[in-house]
Amino acid sequence: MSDRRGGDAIGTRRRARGAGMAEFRALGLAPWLAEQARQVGLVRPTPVQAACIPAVLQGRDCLGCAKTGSGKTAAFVLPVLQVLSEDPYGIFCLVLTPTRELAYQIAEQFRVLGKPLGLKDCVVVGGLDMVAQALELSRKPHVVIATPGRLADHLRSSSTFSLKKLKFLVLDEADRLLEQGCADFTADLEVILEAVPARRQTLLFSATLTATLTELRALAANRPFFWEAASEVRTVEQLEQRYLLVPEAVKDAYLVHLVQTFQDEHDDWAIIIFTKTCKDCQVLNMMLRKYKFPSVALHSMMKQKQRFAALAKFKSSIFKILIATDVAARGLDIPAVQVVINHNTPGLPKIYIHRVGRTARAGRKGMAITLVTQYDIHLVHAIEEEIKLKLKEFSVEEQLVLDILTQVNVTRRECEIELEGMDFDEKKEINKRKQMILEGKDPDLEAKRKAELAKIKKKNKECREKVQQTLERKKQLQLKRKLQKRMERRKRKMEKEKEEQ
Ligand SMILES: Nc1ncnc2c1ncn2[C@@H]1O[C@H](COP(=O)(O)OP(=O)(O)OP(=O)(O)O)[C@@H](O)[C@H]1O
Repeated sequence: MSDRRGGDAIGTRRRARGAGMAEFRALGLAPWLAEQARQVGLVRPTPVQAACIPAVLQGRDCLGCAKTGSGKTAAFVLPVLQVLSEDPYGIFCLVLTPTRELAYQIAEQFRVLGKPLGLKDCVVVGGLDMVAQALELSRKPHVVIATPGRLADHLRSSSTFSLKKLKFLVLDEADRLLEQGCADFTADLEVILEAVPARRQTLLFSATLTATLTELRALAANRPFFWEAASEVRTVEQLEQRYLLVPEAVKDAYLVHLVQTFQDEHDDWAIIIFTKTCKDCQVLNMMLRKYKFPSVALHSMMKQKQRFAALAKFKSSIFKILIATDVAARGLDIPAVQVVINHNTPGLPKIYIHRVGRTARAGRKGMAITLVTQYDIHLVHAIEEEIKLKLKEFSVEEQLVLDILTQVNVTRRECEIELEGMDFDEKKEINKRKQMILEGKDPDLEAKRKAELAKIKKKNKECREKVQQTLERKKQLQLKRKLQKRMERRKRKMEKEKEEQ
Protein backbone atom coordinates (compact mmCIF):
# COMPACT_ATOMS: atom_id res chain seq x y z
CA MET A 1 0.00 0.00 0.00
CA SER A 2 2.69 2.50 1.10
CA ASP A 3 4.78 1.52 -1.97
CA ARG A 4 1.89 2.27 -4.25
CA ARG A 5 1.36 5.67 -2.63
CA GLY A 6 5.09 6.42 -2.96
CA GLY A 7 4.94 5.35 -6.58
CA ASP A 8 1.97 7.62 -7.18
CA ALA A 9 3.78 10.55 -5.60
CA ILE A 10 6.83 10.03 -7.79
CA GLY A 11 4.57 9.70 -10.80
CA THR A 12 2.76 12.95 -9.92
CA ARG A 13 6.08 14.79 -9.50
CA ARG A 14 7.30 13.45 -12.85
CA ARG A 15 4.08 14.49 -14.57
CA ALA A 16 4.34 17.97 -12.99
CA ARG A 17 7.95 18.32 -14.16
CA GLY A 18 6.96 17.13 -17.61
CA ALA A 19 4.12 19.68 -17.68
CA GLY A 20 6.53 22.43 -16.54
CA MET A 21 8.95 21.54 -19.32
CA ALA A 22 6.14 21.62 -21.86
CA GLU A 23 5.16 25.08 -20.59
CA PHE A 24 8.72 26.34 -21.13
CA ARG A 25 8.69 24.83 -24.63
CA ALA A 26 5.32 26.45 -25.34
CA LEU A 27 6.99 29.84 -24.79
CA GLY A 28 9.15 29.09 -27.81
CA LEU A 29 12.20 27.67 -26.04
CA ALA A 30 14.09 24.77 -27.64
CA PRO A 31 13.78 21.32 -26.01
CA TRP A 32 17.43 21.34 -24.80
CA LEU A 33 16.86 24.66 -23.03
CA ALA A 34 13.54 23.60 -21.48
CA GLU A 35 15.28 20.45 -20.25
CA GLN A 36 18.18 22.50 -18.89
CA ALA A 37 15.72 24.79 -17.07
CA ARG A 38 14.09 21.73 -15.54
CA GLN A 39 17.44 20.34 -14.46
CA VAL A 40 18.41 23.50 -12.57
CA GLY A 41 15.06 23.51 -10.74
CA LEU A 42 12.96 25.98 -12.73
CA VAL A 43 9.71 24.12 -12.23
CA ARG A 44 7.34 26.02 -14.51
CA PRO A 45 7.55 29.52 -15.99
CA THR A 46 6.82 32.32 -13.53
CA PRO A 47 4.44 35.05 -14.84
CA VAL A 48 7.29 37.42 -15.79
CA GLN A 49 9.00 34.58 -17.69
CA ALA A 50 5.77 33.50 -19.40
CA ALA A 51 5.15 37.08 -20.55
CA CYS A 52 8.64 38.25 -21.52
CA ILE A 53 10.32 35.16 -23.04
CA PRO A 54 8.04 35.00 -26.15
CA ALA A 55 8.38 38.78 -26.69
CA VAL A 56 12.18 38.60 -26.56
CA LEU A 57 12.17 35.60 -28.92
CA GLN A 58 10.08 37.66 -31.36
CA GLY A 59 12.94 40.16 -31.44
CA ARG A 60 11.26 42.88 -29.39
CA ASP A 61 12.81 45.14 -26.77
CA CYS A 62 11.41 44.38 -23.37
CA LEU A 63 10.72 46.18 -20.09
CA GLY A 64 9.87 43.74 -17.32
CA CYS A 65 8.70 44.98 -13.93
CA ALA A 66 7.98 42.17 -11.48
CA LYS A 67 8.26 41.69 -7.74
CA THR A 68 11.50 40.71 -6.05
CA GLY A 69 12.36 37.01 -6.27
CA SER A 70 9.95 36.36 -9.14
CA GLY A 71 12.50 35.00 -11.62
CA LYS A 72 13.39 38.05 -13.72
CA THR A 73 16.95 36.77 -14.29
CA ALA A 74 15.84 33.63 -16.12
CA ALA A 75 13.31 35.79 -18.04
CA PHE A 76 16.24 37.28 -19.95
CA VAL A 77 18.90 34.54 -19.62
CA LEU A 78 16.74 31.85 -21.27
CA PRO A 79 15.76 33.73 -24.46
CA VAL A 80 19.28 35.18 -24.85
CA LEU A 81 20.71 31.64 -24.68
CA GLN A 82 18.17 30.41 -27.22
CA VAL A 83 19.05 33.11 -29.78
CA LEU A 84 22.75 32.65 -29.03
CA SER A 85 22.51 28.90 -29.69
CA GLU A 86 21.10 29.61 -33.18
CA ASP A 87 23.98 31.86 -34.23
CA PRO A 88 26.78 31.80 -31.66
CA TYR A 89 29.45 34.48 -31.77
CA GLY A 90 31.17 36.75 -29.26
CA ILE A 91 30.54 39.32 -27.83
CA PHE A 92 26.84 38.53 -28.28
CA CYS A 93 25.25 39.87 -25.11
CA LEU A 94 26.17 42.53 -22.57
CA VAL A 95 24.48 42.56 -19.17
CA LEU A 96 24.91 45.64 -16.99
CA THR A 97 24.15 45.53 -13.30
CA PRO A 98 24.80 47.95 -10.42
CA THR A 99 26.81 45.75 -8.05
CA ARG A 100 29.75 43.41 -8.39
CA GLU A 101 28.16 40.60 -6.39
CA LEU A 102 25.10 40.69 -8.60
CA ALA A 103 27.27 40.48 -11.72
CA TYR A 104 28.75 37.18 -10.49
CA GLN A 105 25.30 35.86 -9.58
CA ILE A 106 23.97 36.57 -13.08
CA ALA A 107 27.07 35.01 -14.66
CA GLU A 108 26.37 31.87 -12.62
CA GLN A 109 22.83 31.66 -14.08
CA PHE A 110 24.22 32.01 -17.62
CA ARG A 111 26.78 29.32 -16.84
CA VAL A 112 24.37 26.72 -15.46
CA LEU A 113 21.63 27.30 -18.01
CA GLY A 114 24.07 27.63 -20.90
CA LYS A 115 26.18 24.61 -19.98
CA PRO A 116 25.15 22.50 -23.00
CA LEU A 117 26.31 25.35 -25.26
CA GLY A 118 29.79 25.53 -23.79
CA LEU A 119 29.04 29.16 -23.07
CA LYS A 120 31.99 31.52 -22.52
CA ASP A 121 31.22 34.37 -20.15
CA CYS A 122 33.31 37.18 -18.71
CA VAL A 123 32.62 39.20 -15.56
CA VAL A 124 33.96 42.75 -15.65
CA VAL A 125 33.68 44.49 -12.29
CA GLY A 126 35.66 46.98 -10.25
CA GLY A 127 38.05 46.01 -7.47
CA LEU A 128 39.67 43.21 -9.51
CA ASP A 129 42.64 43.01 -11.88
CA MET A 130 42.01 45.08 -14.99
CA VAL A 131 44.72 43.43 -17.12
CA ALA A 132 43.29 39.95 -16.57
CA GLN A 133 39.84 41.28 -17.48
CA ALA A 134 41.17 42.95 -20.65
CA LEU A 135 42.74 39.64 -21.70
CA GLU A 136 39.49 37.77 -21.09
CA LEU A 137 37.56 40.37 -23.08
CA SER A 138 39.96 39.99 -26.00
CA ARG A 139 39.07 36.27 -26.16
CA LYS A 140 35.54 37.24 -27.26
CA PRO A 141 33.30 35.72 -24.62
CA HIS A 142 29.67 35.17 -25.68
CA VAL A 143 28.30 37.08 -22.72
CA VAL A 144 29.86 39.93 -20.75
CA ILE A 145 28.37 40.74 -17.36
CA ALA A 146 29.62 44.06 -16.05
CA THR A 147 29.24 46.95 -13.68
CA PRO A 148 29.13 50.17 -15.74
CA GLY A 149 32.15 51.90 -14.15
CA ARG A 150 34.69 49.18 -14.88
CA LEU A 151 33.37 48.41 -18.37
CA ALA A 152 33.51 52.11 -19.28
CA ASP A 153 37.12 52.20 -18.00
CA HIS A 154 37.98 49.32 -20.35
CA LEU A 155 36.27 51.04 -23.27
CA ARG A 156 38.13 54.28 -22.58
CA SER A 157 41.53 52.65 -22.19
CA SER A 158 41.74 49.66 -24.52
CA SER A 159 40.92 48.56 -28.02
CA THR A 160 41.35 44.82 -27.48
CA PHE A 161 37.63 44.17 -27.79
CA SER A 162 34.58 45.56 -29.55
CA LEU A 163 30.91 45.64 -28.66
CA LYS A 164 29.89 46.63 -32.18
CA LYS A 165 28.37 43.26 -33.09
CA LEU A 166 26.39 42.94 -29.90
CA LYS A 167 22.87 41.52 -30.29
CA PHE A 168 21.51 41.99 -26.74
CA LEU A 169 21.98 44.74 -24.19
CA VAL A 170 20.44 43.88 -20.82
CA LEU A 171 20.09 46.34 -17.94
CA ASP A 172 19.32 44.44 -14.77
CA GLU A 173 18.06 46.66 -11.94
CA ALA A 174 17.61 49.15 -14.79
CA ASP A 175 16.13 51.94 -12.67
CA ARG A 176 19.16 51.90 -10.36
CA LEU A 177 21.52 52.16 -13.33
CA LEU A 178 19.68 55.23 -14.57
CA GLU A 179 19.11 57.10 -11.31
CA GLN A 180 21.59 59.73 -10.24
CA GLY A 181 22.41 58.67 -6.72
CA CYS A 182 25.66 58.58 -4.78
CA ALA A 183 27.10 56.11 -7.28
CA ASP A 184 26.12 57.84 -10.50
CA PHE A 185 26.36 55.59 -13.55
CA THR A 186 25.12 58.05 -16.17
CA ALA A 187 28.54 59.15 -17.50
CA ASP A 188 29.70 55.52 -17.77
CA LEU A 189 26.43 54.49 -19.43
CA GLU A 190 26.98 57.17 -22.07
CA VAL A 191 30.38 55.68 -22.93
CA ILE A 192 28.88 52.19 -23.10
CA LEU A 193 25.87 53.21 -25.20
CA GLU A 194 28.20 54.82 -27.71
CA ALA A 195 30.13 51.56 -28.01
CA VAL A 196 27.13 49.29 -28.65
CA PRO A 197 25.27 49.18 -31.98
CA ALA A 198 22.01 51.07 -32.39
CA ARG A 199 20.48 47.95 -33.96
CA ARG A 200 20.23 45.67 -30.96
CA GLN A 201 17.64 44.25 -28.62
CA THR A 202 17.45 46.04 -25.27
CA LEU A 203 16.02 44.26 -22.23
CA LEU A 204 15.34 46.15 -19.02
CA PHE A 205 14.31 44.53 -15.75
CA SER A 206 13.66 45.58 -12.16
CA ALA A 207 11.15 45.26 -9.34
CA THR A 208 10.82 49.06 -9.36
CA LEU A 209 10.80 50.31 -12.93
CA THR A 210 7.86 52.65 -13.04
CA ALA A 211 9.50 55.86 -11.74
CA THR A 212 12.15 55.81 -14.48
CA LEU A 213 9.89 54.55 -17.24
CA THR A 214 10.32 57.55 -19.56
CA GLU A 215 14.13 57.28 -19.57
CA LEU A 216 13.91 53.52 -19.96
CA ARG A 217 11.51 53.77 -22.90
CA ALA A 218 14.05 56.00 -24.65
CA LEU A 219 16.64 53.24 -24.28
CA ALA A 220 14.34 50.46 -25.48
CA ALA A 221 12.97 52.08 -28.60
CA ASN A 222 12.37 48.98 -30.71
CA ARG A 223 8.61 48.30 -30.32
CA PRO A 224 9.18 47.72 -26.59
CA PHE A 225 7.07 45.12 -24.90
CA PHE A 226 6.17 46.32 -21.42
CA TRP A 227 5.13 43.87 -18.74
CA GLU A 228 4.20 44.68 -15.18
CA ALA A 229 2.82 42.33 -12.54
CA ALA A 230 -0.91 42.96 -12.15
CA SER A 231 -1.00 43.07 -8.35
CA GLU A 232 -1.55 46.40 -6.56
CA VAL A 233 0.67 45.48 -3.64
CA ARG A 234 4.34 45.93 -4.55
CA THR A 235 5.78 43.29 -2.22
CA VAL A 236 5.19 39.54 -2.26
CA GLU A 237 2.29 37.93 -0.40
CA GLN A 238 4.48 35.47 1.49
CA LEU A 239 6.35 38.32 3.18
CA GLU A 240 5.28 39.29 6.68
CA GLN A 241 6.12 42.97 7.13
CA ARG A 242 6.49 44.44 10.59
CA TYR A 243 7.78 47.57 12.23
CA LEU A 244 9.13 48.17 15.70
CA LEU A 245 8.91 51.67 17.18
CA VAL A 246 12.10 52.28 19.18
CA PRO A 247 13.80 55.34 20.69
CA GLU A 248 17.04 56.11 18.80
CA ALA A 249 19.24 55.50 21.86
CA VAL A 250 17.83 52.02 22.41
CA LYS A 251 17.98 50.78 18.82
CA ASP A 252 21.03 48.54 19.22
CA ALA A 253 19.62 46.83 22.30
CA TYR A 254 16.47 46.02 20.32
CA LEU A 255 18.59 44.66 17.49
CA VAL A 256 20.61 42.41 19.80
CA HIS A 257 17.40 41.22 21.43
CA LEU A 258 15.81 40.40 18.06
CA VAL A 259 18.86 38.52 16.82
CA GLN A 260 19.11 36.60 20.09
CA THR A 261 15.42 35.65 19.92
CA PHE A 262 15.62 34.44 16.31
CA GLN A 263 18.79 32.50 17.03
CA ASP A 264 17.25 30.84 20.07
CA GLU A 265 14.00 29.94 18.37
CA HIS A 266 15.23 29.03 14.85
CA ASP A 267 18.91 28.17 14.76
CA ASP A 268 18.74 27.29 11.05
CA TRP A 269 17.41 30.70 9.97
CA ALA A 270 19.59 33.14 8.08
CA ILE A 271 19.20 36.85 8.77
CA ILE A 272 20.22 39.94 6.80
CA ILE A 273 20.55 43.20 8.74
CA PHE A 274 20.62 46.37 6.64
CA THR A 275 22.38 49.48 7.94
CA LYS A 276 22.56 53.07 6.75
CA THR A 277 26.34 53.54 6.56
CA CYS A 278 29.49 51.46 6.13
CA LYS A 279 30.61 52.55 9.59
CA ASP A 280 27.36 51.41 11.18
CA CYS A 281 27.70 48.12 9.34
CA GLN A 282 31.25 47.62 10.62
CA VAL A 283 30.45 48.63 14.22
CA LEU A 284 27.33 46.45 14.41
CA ASN A 285 29.25 43.49 13.05
CA MET A 286 31.99 43.97 15.65
CA MET A 287 29.33 44.28 18.32
CA LEU A 288 27.43 41.13 17.33
CA ARG A 289 30.72 39.23 17.11
CA LYS A 290 31.51 40.29 20.69
CA TYR A 291 28.24 38.63 21.68
CA LYS A 292 29.38 35.51 19.78
CA PHE A 293 26.77 35.80 17.04
CA PRO A 294 27.91 34.25 13.73
CA SER A 295 27.91 37.44 11.67
CA VAL A 296 29.81 38.86 8.67
CA ALA A 297 29.80 42.35 7.20
CA LEU A 298 29.39 43.43 3.59
CA HIS A 299 29.90 47.03 2.54
CA SER A 300 31.63 49.05 -0.13
CA MET A 301 34.61 50.02 2.02
CA MET A 302 35.77 46.41 2.18
CA LYS A 303 38.26 45.07 -0.35
CA GLN A 304 36.53 43.18 -3.17
CA LYS A 305 38.03 39.85 -2.14
CA GLN A 306 36.74 40.33 1.42
CA ARG A 307 33.31 41.18 0.03
CA PHE A 308 33.16 37.98 -2.01
CA ALA A 309 34.47 35.94 0.93
CA ALA A 310 31.86 37.40 3.29
CA LEU A 311 29.04 36.66 0.88
CA ALA A 312 30.32 33.13 0.24
CA LYS A 313 30.44 32.42 3.99
CA PHE A 314 26.89 33.65 4.39
CA LYS A 315 25.59 31.79 1.34
CA SER A 316 27.13 28.54 2.52
CA SER A 317 25.58 29.03 5.99
CA ILE A 318 28.95 29.15 7.77
CA PHE A 319 27.73 32.49 9.10
CA LYS A 320 24.01 32.88 9.63
CA ILE A 321 23.92 36.66 9.90
CA LEU A 322 24.89 39.13 7.18
CA ILE A 323 25.16 42.80 8.11
CA ALA A 324 25.16 44.89 4.98
CA THR A 325 24.66 48.32 3.51
CA ASP A 326 22.45 48.84 0.47
CA VAL A 327 25.19 47.29 -1.64
CA ALA A 328 23.34 44.03 -0.87
CA ALA A 329 19.82 45.47 -1.18
CA ARG A 330 19.22 44.59 -4.81
CA GLY A 331 19.10 41.31 -6.64
CA LEU A 332 21.01 38.99 -4.31
CA ASP A 333 19.31 35.62 -4.37
CA ILE A 334 19.97 33.64 -1.20
CA PRO A 335 17.06 31.23 -0.75
CA ALA A 336 17.76 30.44 2.91
CA VAL A 337 17.18 34.01 4.17
CA GLN A 338 14.17 33.99 6.51
CA VAL A 339 14.44 37.42 8.08
CA VAL A 340 15.46 40.89 6.99
CA ILE A 341 15.98 43.49 9.71
CA ASN A 342 16.21 47.14 8.74
CA HIS A 343 18.41 48.74 11.41
CA ASN A 344 17.41 52.08 9.87
CA THR A 345 14.18 52.94 8.06
CA PRO A 346 15.09 53.33 4.38
CA GLY A 347 14.74 56.89 3.16
CA LEU A 348 13.21 55.78 -0.13
CA PRO A 349 10.32 53.31 -0.49
CA LYS A 350 12.00 51.59 -3.43
CA ILE A 351 15.08 50.83 -1.32
CA TYR A 352 12.71 49.29 1.23
CA ILE A 353 11.12 47.13 -1.50
CA HIS A 354 14.51 45.80 -2.64
CA ARG A 355 15.86 45.27 0.89
CA VAL A 356 12.88 43.27 2.14
CA GLY A 357 12.89 41.38 -1.16
CA ARG A 358 16.02 39.52 -0.01
CA THR A 359 13.63 37.18 1.83
CA ALA A 360 10.38 35.47 0.80
CA ARG A 361 11.80 34.65 -2.64
CA ALA A 362 10.40 32.24 -5.22
CA GLY A 363 7.26 31.48 -3.20
CA ARG A 364 9.02 30.95 0.14
CA LYS A 365 7.91 32.63 3.36
CA GLY A 366 9.88 35.38 5.05
CA MET A 367 9.71 38.22 7.55
CA ALA A 368 10.93 41.81 7.46
CA ILE A 369 11.22 43.95 10.58
CA THR A 370 11.99 47.65 10.31
CA LEU A 371 13.27 49.57 13.32
CA VAL A 372 11.53 52.93 13.34
CA THR A 373 12.51 55.86 15.55
CA GLN A 374 10.32 58.84 16.37
CA TYR A 375 11.99 60.76 13.51
CA ASP A 376 11.20 58.15 10.85
CA ILE A 377 7.44 57.82 11.07
CA HIS A 378 6.89 59.87 7.89
CA LEU A 379 9.23 57.47 6.06
CA VAL A 380 7.08 54.52 7.10
CA HIS A 381 4.00 56.33 5.79
CA ALA A 382 5.75 56.89 2.45
CA ILE A 383 6.71 53.20 2.29
CA GLU A 384 3.16 52.09 3.10
CA GLU A 385 1.77 54.39 0.44
CA GLU A 386 4.16 53.00 -2.17
CA ILE A 387 3.74 49.31 -1.37
CA LYS A 388 -0.02 49.70 -0.84
CA LEU A 389 0.08 47.83 2.44
CA LYS A 390 0.15 48.74 6.14
CA LEU A 391 3.06 47.40 8.19
CA LYS A 392 2.02 45.64 11.38
CA GLU A 393 3.66 46.30 14.73
CA PHE A 394 6.10 43.68 16.01
CA SER A 395 5.87 43.28 19.74
CA VAL A 396 8.76 42.47 22.06
CA GLU A 397 9.01 42.18 25.80
CA GLU A 398 10.48 45.57 26.64
CA GLN A 399 11.86 44.53 30.01
CA LEU A 400 14.16 42.04 28.24
CA VAL A 401 15.52 44.88 26.11
CA LEU A 402 15.98 47.15 29.13
CA ASP A 403 17.90 44.36 30.89
CA ILE A 404 20.61 44.43 28.21
CA LEU A 405 20.47 48.13 27.34
CA THR A 406 23.48 49.43 29.34
CA GLN A 407 25.66 46.50 28.38
CA VAL A 408 24.84 46.85 24.67
CA ASN A 409 25.48 50.60 24.67
CA VAL A 410 28.84 50.12 26.43
CA THR A 411 29.81 47.42 23.92
CA ARG A 412 28.85 49.68 21.02
CA ARG A 413 31.03 52.48 22.42
CA GLU A 414 33.93 50.03 22.85
CA CYS A 415 33.55 48.93 19.23
CA GLU A 416 33.45 52.53 18.03
CA ILE A 417 36.68 53.29 19.89
CA GLU A 418 38.26 50.15 18.44
CA LEU A 419 37.20 51.23 14.95
CA GLU A 420 38.63 54.72 15.45
CA GLY A 421 41.96 53.01 16.23
CA MET A 422 41.67 51.21 12.88
CA ASP A 423 41.57 54.54 10.96
CA PHE A 424 38.23 53.66 9.40
CA ASP A 425 37.43 57.32 8.61
CA GLU A 426 40.89 57.85 7.14
CA LYS A 427 40.40 54.81 4.87
CA LYS A 428 37.05 56.25 3.85
CA GLU A 429 38.81 59.46 2.83
CA ILE A 430 41.36 57.49 0.78
CA ASN A 431 38.57 55.53 -0.92
CA LYS A 432 36.79 58.78 -1.75
CA ARG A 433 39.95 60.14 -3.38
CA LYS A 434 40.38 56.91 -5.37
CA GLN A 435 36.77 57.12 -6.55
CA MET A 436 37.26 60.73 -7.68
CA ILE A 437 40.36 59.80 -9.66
CA LEU A 438 38.39 57.01 -11.33
CA GLU A 439 35.68 59.52 -12.20
CA GLY A 440 38.33 61.71 -13.83
CA LYS A 441 38.24 64.36 -11.09
CA ASP A 442 41.26 65.86 -9.33
CA PRO A 443 40.75 65.23 -5.57
CA ASP A 444 42.94 68.20 -4.57
CA LEU A 445 41.07 70.54 -6.89
CA GLU A 446 37.76 69.16 -5.59
CA ALA A 447 38.95 69.68 -2.00
CA LYS A 448 39.97 73.27 -2.87
CA ARG A 449 36.59 73.88 -4.48
CA LYS A 450 34.84 72.42 -1.46
CA ALA A 451 36.91 74.57 0.91
CA GLU A 452 36.11 77.68 -1.15
CA LEU A 453 32.44 76.79 -1.12
CA ALA A 454 32.59 76.27 2.65
CA LYS A 455 34.32 79.67 2.99
CA ILE A 456 31.60 81.40 0.97
CA LYS A 457 28.94 79.59 2.98
CA LYS A 458 30.66 80.65 6.22
CA LYS A 459 30.85 84.28 5.05
CA ASN A 460 27.19 84.24 4.07
CA LYS A 461 26.30 82.76 7.42
CA GLU A 462 28.35 85.42 9.26
CA CYS A 463 26.70 88.13 7.19
CA ARG A 464 23.24 86.71 7.92
CA GLU A 465 24.09 86.54 11.61
CA LYS A 466 25.34 90.15 11.61
CA VAL A 467 22.13 91.36 9.97
CA GLN A 468 20.16 89.34 12.46
CA GLN A 469 22.15 90.81 15.37
CA THR A 470 21.67 94.38 14.08
CA LEU A 471 17.94 93.80 13.68
CA GLU A 472 17.83 92.32 17.14
CA ARG A 473 19.74 95.28 18.59
CA LYS A 474 17.37 97.71 16.85
CA LYS A 475 14.40 95.84 18.20
CA GLN A 476 15.82 95.90 21.73
CA LEU A 477 16.53 99.62 21.40
CA GLN A 478 13.00 100.32 20.21
CA LEU A 479 11.61 98.28 23.06
CA LYS A 480 13.84 100.11 25.53
CA ARG A 481 12.71 103.47 24.17
CA LYS A 482 9.08 102.40 24.33
CA LEU A 483 9.49 101.32 27.93
CA GLN A 484 11.33 104.52 28.81
CA LYS A 485 8.58 106.60 27.23
CA ARG A 486 5.94 104.60 29.04
CA MET A 487 7.75 105.08 32.35
CA GLU A 488 8.15 108.79 31.72
CA ARG A 489 4.47 109.07 30.92
CA ARG A 490 3.59 107.20 34.07
CA LYS A 491 5.99 109.43 36.08
CA ARG A 492 4.44 112.59 34.65
CA LYS A 493 0.96 111.28 35.40
CA MET A 494 1.89 110.51 38.98
CA GLU A 495 3.49 113.96 39.43
CA LYS A 496 0.37 115.59 37.99
CA GLU A 497 -1.87 113.61 40.35
CA LYS A 498 0.34 114.66 43.26
CA GLU A 499 0.14 118.31 42.27
CA GLU A 500 -3.66 118.12 41.98
CA GLN A 501 -3.90 116.62 45.44
N1 LIG B 1 10.43 29.12 -13.18
C1 LIG B 1 10.96 29.00 -11.97
N2 LIG B 1 10.63 27.97 -11.15
C2 LIG B 1 11.17 27.86 -9.93
N3 LIG B 1 12.08 28.70 -9.43
C3 LIG B 1 12.45 29.74 -10.18
C4 LIG B 1 11.92 29.96 -11.49
N4 LIG B 1 12.49 31.04 -12.01
C5 LIG B 1 13.34 31.51 -11.09
N5 LIG B 1 13.33 30.74 -9.99
C6 LIG B 1 14.13 30.92 -8.76
O1 LIG B 1 13.62 32.06 -8.08
C7 LIG B 1 14.67 32.73 -7.39
C8 LIG B 1 14.59 34.22 -7.66
O2 LIG B 1 14.88 34.48 -9.01
P1 LIG B 1 15.61 35.81 -9.47
O3 LIG B 1 16.85 36.02 -8.68
O4 LIG B 1 15.72 35.79 -10.94
O5 LIG B 1 14.54 36.90 -8.99
P2 LIG B 1 14.38 38.42 -9.43
O6 LIG B 1 12.99 38.59 -9.91
O7 LIG B 1 15.48 38.82 -10.33
O8 LIG B 1 14.51 39.14 -8.00
P3 LIG B 1 15.15 40.58 -7.62
O9 LIG B 1 14.14 41.62 -8.04
O10 LIG B 1 15.29 40.51 -6.15
O11 LIG B 1 16.43 40.70 -8.35
C9 LIG B 1 15.97 32.11 -7.85
O12 LIG B 1 16.46 31.28 -6.84
C10 LIG B 1 15.57 31.30 -9.07
O13 LIG B 1 16.37 30.15 -9.22
